[in-house]
Amino acid sequence: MTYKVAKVIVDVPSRETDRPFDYLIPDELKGWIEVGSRVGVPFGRRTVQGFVLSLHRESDMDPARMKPIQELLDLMPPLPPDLVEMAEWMSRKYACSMISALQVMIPAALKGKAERYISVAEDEGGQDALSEADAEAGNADSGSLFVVPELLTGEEEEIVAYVKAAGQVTMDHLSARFADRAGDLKGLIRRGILAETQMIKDKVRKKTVKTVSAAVSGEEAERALASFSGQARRQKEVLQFLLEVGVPLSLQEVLSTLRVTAGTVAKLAEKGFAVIEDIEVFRDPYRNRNFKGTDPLERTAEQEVVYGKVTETLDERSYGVFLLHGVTGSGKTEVYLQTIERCISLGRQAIVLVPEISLTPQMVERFKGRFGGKVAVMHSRLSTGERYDEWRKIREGRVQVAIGARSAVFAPFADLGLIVMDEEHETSYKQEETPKYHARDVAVYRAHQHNAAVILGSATPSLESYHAARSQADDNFAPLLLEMKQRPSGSHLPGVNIVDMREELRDGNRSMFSRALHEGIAARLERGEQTVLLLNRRGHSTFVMCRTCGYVAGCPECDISLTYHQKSNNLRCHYCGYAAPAPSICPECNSEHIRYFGTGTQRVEGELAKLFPGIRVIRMDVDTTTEKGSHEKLLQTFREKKGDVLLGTQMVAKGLDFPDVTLVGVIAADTALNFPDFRSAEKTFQLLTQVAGRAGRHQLPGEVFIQTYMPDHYSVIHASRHDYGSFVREELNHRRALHYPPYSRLILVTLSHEKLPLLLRMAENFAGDLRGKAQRLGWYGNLDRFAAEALDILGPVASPIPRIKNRYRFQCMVKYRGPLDAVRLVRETAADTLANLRDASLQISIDVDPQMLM
Ligand SMILES: Nc1ncnc2c1ncn2[C@@H]1O[C@H](COP(=O)(O)OP(=O)(O)OP(=O)(O)O)[C@@H](O)[C@H]1O
Ligand SMILES: [Zn+2]
Ligand SMILES: [Zn+2]
Repeated sequence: MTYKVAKVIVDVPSRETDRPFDYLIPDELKGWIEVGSRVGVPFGRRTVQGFVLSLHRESDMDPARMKPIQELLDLMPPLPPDLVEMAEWMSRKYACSMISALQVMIPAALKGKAERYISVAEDEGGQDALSEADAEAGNADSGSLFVVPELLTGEEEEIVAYVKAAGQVTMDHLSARFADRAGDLKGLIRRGILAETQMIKDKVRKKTVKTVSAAVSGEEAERALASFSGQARRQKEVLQFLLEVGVPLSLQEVLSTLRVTAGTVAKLAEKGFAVIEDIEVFRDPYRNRNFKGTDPLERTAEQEVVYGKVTETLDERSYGVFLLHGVTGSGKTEVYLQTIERCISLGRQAIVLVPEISLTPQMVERFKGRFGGKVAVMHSRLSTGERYDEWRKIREGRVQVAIGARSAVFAPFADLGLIVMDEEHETSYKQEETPKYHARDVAVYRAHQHNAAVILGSATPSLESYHAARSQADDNFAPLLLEMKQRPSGSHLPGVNIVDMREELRDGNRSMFSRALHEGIAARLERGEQTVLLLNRRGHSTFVMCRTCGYVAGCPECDISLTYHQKSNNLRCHYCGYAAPAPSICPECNSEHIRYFGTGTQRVEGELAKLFPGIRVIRMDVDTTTEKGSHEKLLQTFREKKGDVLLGTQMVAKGLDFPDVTLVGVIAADTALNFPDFRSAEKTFQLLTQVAGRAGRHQLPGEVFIQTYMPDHYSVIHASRHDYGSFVREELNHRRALHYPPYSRLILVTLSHEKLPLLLRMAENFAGDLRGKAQRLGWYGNLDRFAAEALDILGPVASPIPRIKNRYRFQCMVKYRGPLDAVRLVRETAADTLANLRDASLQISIDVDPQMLM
């Protein structure tokens, strides 16, 4: 079975190129090109990277017009066929291009770019140029023409001689070498005397080390050693050493052990007595760490039930999704470990997804401790090279478990048995950039492809998952609900006190600490126990405001206030990167009363220092955790009890497990409740429940204070009682009444352009067009009428951030219910809008199942 044609998705980001192109498979690559292969193909005048989508015996295209694949970039295709198939599904589901879906599945190291190489043309006389001119003139019989050798100037000859000597040089090198003779260089290429080829070059290569080993043995070696002259004493020493050791050694090691130069070893190799080779090695980010092995714990009764259900699915090789609702500290991670162990023993592989900020060394340690070298870890703090190597271990079948953040869901395992998603409610599982996928949906789809099991674990499951489990409505994704209500340690969930901050104010306490929390901290200091303080502030930012005139420093390009960064003492825009020095007088009114406002973990830190002299505070926020590894270092310091208080934003709420933490305080519980986001109650509940679970997880009993100005809000009350069920009932009622997910689905469409009037018109056109189309399909209607199928379009309205990077933004929200292919309708309408306008500057972004509404 020989395939002659490959359909290739090219790495050219435009709407016109979002379809496969046909290429011929050259004879020498037949048998090597597979579905998922990464190839370099000619595209227009360039060479671009592409992925093979499918193989065919013939094409509808005229073979004469088809170009051949130029090069194959990897021996083993980076994408197995199931991922290629999934890219097509992602493209439909999330309205993204195929290339963006394929690119997100492979490590950044494999995003190759074409490099231009120059060599002397085969026939120096400019044959190519001539025959091309002939072809244009319709003269097919150019071969018989008498070719006049081109005359070269002295300068030109020098360049040609240089290239000839080098064989092949990059264009970059050549233009730097002959920087002052760009004209000559270009002329030579234009006339076809120098030929240009393009090849794809990867950003990062496999890492290798130079090794050296003896190339002779036995009698031969005896003779070789005898043959050395007195001057070659050092070479003889090296050969003797290599013969003794008998295995390849790293060159570096040989040089330092014997104190010889690289030249000595090279001479030995030249004579044929030794070989110097590059041997591939893996960069291992955890190489200097030892992980203590751990054994499975005896399962509790609750764990047994969950374990039984999941392993049954694994043993049967059937598809199954489980929603594991387990209170904090109920032993979910232990269940993950044991089900993974079963999965591996069945010869299959497992993926563990955790939110980026929970991917701490402690987390990794638990998995490495149980599975040792079978684990690959992927997270954003690794270098591009380290990530590439971890990924290769997966692709080459060297490991059986991959643990990582969102994108680890694409780990290219051959026989996937289990996908665990810890903290499944976390919004960071949704990617905010294109492709705007949700790792939960991808996990479920992959499990379906592989007949695998999925465990979605959380103490506070997302309403979408919980509702799906309860109603068993959506047959594609109807998880089985499993619950764990007890902690194996026997410790109880901590008592939670709600502190009404309005009352504190009435009683004359103007501090940010209530009297109760103040006393609590003081008591911990006395007893040598630890405290965790959470400042609930999403999008944590500090802005600059003038107290005299009310001026707020804003970004000149975006309609948003600038964020103050203490370390660099400047103001920065989080959307476009604009930066300016922090002003000391107000640019509007020249007042000196210009101050830094906002959340300030720094302010809390300052106040703590004032109230408790000598207190050791470890502050964890965006400012203190930007450096690589800083997050871990801070936690380690706290773990070693070199800090009394761990103070921070959301980061402190997740997965931390410290035996001496007996007090948790939430400074301002309600800040998120005021956000114009229908999920704000859910997010507040989740955060409070999570952080409350940090206290008293071990022998010492815990205590929690939640300070709030909204003590009667149901999310605060239910969180204080650890009562997920009551919260969900109340929240679902609200959602149903307002037709929000899970009772509808959303598509957020954002249009942007530099010119406001034009944008406004286009946004109106888009919404009108979409409405018309929906009406003709009989979909359009108010969701209030409780029809099984309906689609409503809200807007256009200005986006919550109305301008970013000098582009104005308007949005439409599509709300729908029932099995309508609304994504396709929106995508087609967007394409029509763009095609009609023919203004490349208009951008339309489509976010399916959006998580961030601001
Ligand atoms: N079967 C068991 N017997 C004894 N101890 C157990 C058992 N299972 C778990 N534990 C212990 O209970 C504690 C909590 O377990 P684990 O971290 O797995 O819970 P979790 O639900 O993942 O916690 P969270 O998600 O709240 O961080 C750990 O110290 C763990 O070692
Ligand atoms: Zn002012
Ligand atoms: Zn900006």
